Amino acid sequence: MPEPGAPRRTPQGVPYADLQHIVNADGQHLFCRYWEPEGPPRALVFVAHGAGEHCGPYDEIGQTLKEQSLLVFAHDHVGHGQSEGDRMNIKDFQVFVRDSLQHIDLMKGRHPDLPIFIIGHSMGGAISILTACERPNDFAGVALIAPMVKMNPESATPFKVFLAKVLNHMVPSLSLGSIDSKWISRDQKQVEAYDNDELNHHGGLRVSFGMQLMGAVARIEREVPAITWPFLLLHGDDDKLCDIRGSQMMFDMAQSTDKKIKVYEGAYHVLHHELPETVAAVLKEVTGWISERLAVSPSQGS
Ligand SMILES: O=C1N[C@]2(CO1)C[C@H](C(=O)N1CCC(COc3ccc(F)cc3Cl)CC1)C2
Repeated sequence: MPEPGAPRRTPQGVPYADLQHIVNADGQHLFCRYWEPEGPPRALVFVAHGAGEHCGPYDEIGQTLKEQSLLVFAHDHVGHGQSEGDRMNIKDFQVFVRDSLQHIDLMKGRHPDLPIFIIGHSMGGAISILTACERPNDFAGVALIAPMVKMNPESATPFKVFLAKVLNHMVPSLSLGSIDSKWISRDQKQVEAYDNDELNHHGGLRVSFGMQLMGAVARIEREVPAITWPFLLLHGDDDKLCDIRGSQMMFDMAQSTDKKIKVYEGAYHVLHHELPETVAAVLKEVTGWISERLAVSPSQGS
């Protein structure tokens, strides 16, 4: 614990006073990023990153949407990147949802008349879904990039799930192993960037964190049939980290009248860091989908 009165610093030693940040309900400092357009923004877009990463790798998405006059904002979740908290260890998955709502409410307070979208990837997709479920009428749309809706049956076999439940009572800090980066992308440069990113957590995924993820997946499965808000699902059909059948189940089961799924043939998990042609297609799809919903958004009195 830092000495009383000493400046709070990121896990990398940078004073939060020198960085954009928010302080969550548990008093933890969360590092924030903002991509603000030159002129008046047309909408707010909150980006929720995935497990073990941080919001820096969303710079291309942020810059692209900023050029479309959208105000993009994100933070590193507790226990990730430049935010405080034990690495990838959370008392309850709901903390990620609570902190996201806090940041969203902060930005809505600054721009009360703007529609708001969420973009979530992988575990961040699960956070996005649960965040939108808590405020079903608040979001103009939720774009989900390979969301964690179903665990990959190869990595989370029934035996491994059973074992995780048993181990969680005995050795919750035991590592289940780390994310195999070869499944991040078909683009080797992107895999190397992931492996060399010191803000990513390359340590193992704890049993207790895995249980929180499984709890989130179970919560989502219960919520999906009652979903009515607009969403876009993007998933690679060669994704080995989050099962595409989760996206397909959500598309089939949700009641939303405004829902779309787009499958990227041969693509791996991180579509926004896939082969250049896939990244371009994904960015075009997300920007187009948001713009379509702004053209008819009620806040413009259409
Ligand atoms: O660019 C990116 N994308 C990232 C990394 O960097 C991928 C990562 C991400 O969020 N997930 C991929 C791994 C998955 C593991 O899932 C489990 C593991 C054990 C367990 F017991 C229960 C579950 Cl559910 C969670 C979701 C974000």
